[in-house]
Amino acid sequence: MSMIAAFYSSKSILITGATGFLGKVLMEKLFRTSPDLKIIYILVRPKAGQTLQQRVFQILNSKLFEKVKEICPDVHEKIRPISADLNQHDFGISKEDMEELLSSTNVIFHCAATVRFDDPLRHAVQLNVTATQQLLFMASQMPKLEAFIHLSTAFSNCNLQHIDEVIYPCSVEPKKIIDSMEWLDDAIIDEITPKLIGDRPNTYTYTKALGEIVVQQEGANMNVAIIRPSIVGATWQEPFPGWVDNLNGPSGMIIAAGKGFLRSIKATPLAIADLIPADTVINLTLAAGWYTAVHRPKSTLIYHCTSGNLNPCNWLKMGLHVLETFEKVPFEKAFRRPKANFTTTSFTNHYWNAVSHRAPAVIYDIYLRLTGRKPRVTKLMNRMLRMLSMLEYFVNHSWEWSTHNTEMLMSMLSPEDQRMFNFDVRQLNWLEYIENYVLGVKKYLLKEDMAGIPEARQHLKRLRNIHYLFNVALFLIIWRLLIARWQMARNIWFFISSLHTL
Ligand SMILES: CCCCCCCCCCCCCCCCCCCCCCCC(=O)SCCNC(=O)CCNC(=O)[C@H](O)C(C)(C)COP(=O)(O)OP(=O)(O)OC[C@H]1O[C@@H](n2cnc3c(N)ncnc32)[C@H](O)[C@@H]1OP(=O)(O)O
Ligand SMILES: NC(=O)C1=CN([C@@H]2O[C@H](COP(=O)(O)OP(=O)(O)OC[C@H]3O[C@@H](n4cnc5c(N)ncnc54)[C@H](OP(=O)(O)O)[C@@H]3O)[C@@H](O)[C@H]2O)C=CC1
Repeated sequence: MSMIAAFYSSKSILITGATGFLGKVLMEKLFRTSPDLKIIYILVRPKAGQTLQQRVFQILNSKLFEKVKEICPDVHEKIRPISADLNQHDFGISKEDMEELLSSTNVIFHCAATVRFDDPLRHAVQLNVTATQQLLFMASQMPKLEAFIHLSTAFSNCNLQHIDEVIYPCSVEPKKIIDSMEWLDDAIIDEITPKLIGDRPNTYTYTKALGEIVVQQEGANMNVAIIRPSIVGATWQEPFPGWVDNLNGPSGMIIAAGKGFLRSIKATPLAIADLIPADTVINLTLAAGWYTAVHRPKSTLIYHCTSGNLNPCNWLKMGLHVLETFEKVPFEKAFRRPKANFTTTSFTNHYWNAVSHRAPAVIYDIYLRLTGRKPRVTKLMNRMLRMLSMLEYFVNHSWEWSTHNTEMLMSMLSPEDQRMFNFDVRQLNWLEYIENYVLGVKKYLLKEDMAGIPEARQHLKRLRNIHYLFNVALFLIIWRLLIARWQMARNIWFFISSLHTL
């Protein structure tokens, strides 16, 4: 019998961020492996005109939960959505709900966060730092609490090159930052943001680092652990390979490349692409929850959930295999054929952005205008270039994350748990994983049917012919202009014509 699965049976579990990418994979695994768990409380905000119940209904009716519904038919009754907005004081939770949470919760998984790279500091601090502090305050009032697991990121200290499983200090104490957000106005916050984030690339990584310090300080008397995943990708094995449901990280770029929008990317080809599958992150998170509650380590343990030092893969290998997979499973209605390269200097990057990104978009928009349609491609292209510029930092640096705690945890698991809650990335076959990832993007994100593959291939052939025609036309125009203006070109032309008449 799995010790981890047995631990979660009959437990009351509180999850924040359960409607997010990792939160859903976490709930799914909990229900599938511990169907006897007592209840999962999820803190949810109403969104896009949907009630809480409708949001839960939508999650449970997705493909991800198909297996769960077989194993745990009463899953609807075991999820209790609680109306909560983490941006509000006390999360806006009603008094009755708060009492129930405080008196019953055994384990907390804190997954909610803003993962946007461009969030204003005030908002990122509110969600990634202040809300974490409030949740810990709630946790401190829970008599039955056995473990508090905080989801952070391996990039919270991306200003360092070698990162250990420890918490690094920030130049300003999180409490001071939280306080200052209350009285500083937006203009001043914007002005001091670059100074505060220092050599980190964005407010996300900075506020996740502050969040960790808060966890260490406020959670000192609790059983707390921090998980630091690197770049989370589609699922590797469970509940099935390739599941992904948002555009963050590489997923958006895979779409952009598959649709022929992304043709070049400034990257260091041999830098480590530290991807980690979502199910691996969740297996480690659940194992850490069990270990923290049962073994009660004396200090807050940090677990790096990364692949680079155990099973490295670089961006070149990854990029090439993504492109190879597009040949087997092309995406529908591509703008151009999926073909891309890496640039390594700013000069070549600007050049390819102009030639391969901006120029085709402008030309296509002219064509749309001429045919009486609304131009839209330049706008889309600009948006993609903005996203690309935000991700560039992460594909041009390499980091070394030590994984002693993660390896220690692996060694503490029974053989049954090592199989059921596998987070040993040494077993991951990158080529197979990337292929399933691209396939998953096509199926679950783009919602494209496999039956459309022949038509997608035909479309790519048409694009190839248009490309050839375009090149020939361009060559003829340039040649005609040269002949009109340049004696040497005329001489060459006469020479070629005379060869023909010989
Ligand atoms: C020789 C061979 C060469 C081969 C090369 C080619 C191969 C190509 C594939 C290889 C992949 C390489 C890709 C590298 C990717 C590296 C990723 C590194 C990530 C580091 C992660 C750190 C880990 C973490 O801890 S956090 C999780 C990660 N967080 C994110 O990823 C968030 C990033 N996103 C943002 O911050 C924002 O979305 C932003 C700033 C990029 C854009 O904000 P904006 O306000 O402009 O737009 P949105 O309102 O967010 O969205 C507008 C619109 O766009 C859609 N969208 C959102 N995100 C993406 C995306 N990443 N890609 C594409 N589209 C996106 C969104 O759904 C909206 O669509 P609507 O239709 O308007 O609703
Ligand atoms: N994905 C990745 O590549 C990585 C993620 N991580 C970390 O893992 C955790 C989960 O990430 P991921 O699942 O990808 O993120 P998502 O963006 O997919 O999910 C974020 C979750 O937070 C919730 N949330 C945001 N704001 C509020 C709010 N004001 N009140 C209540 N809930 C809110 C969202 O709810 P709603 O649905 O209502 O928006 C959603 O459920 C984060 O802590 C992140 O830092 C770490 C490394 C990499």
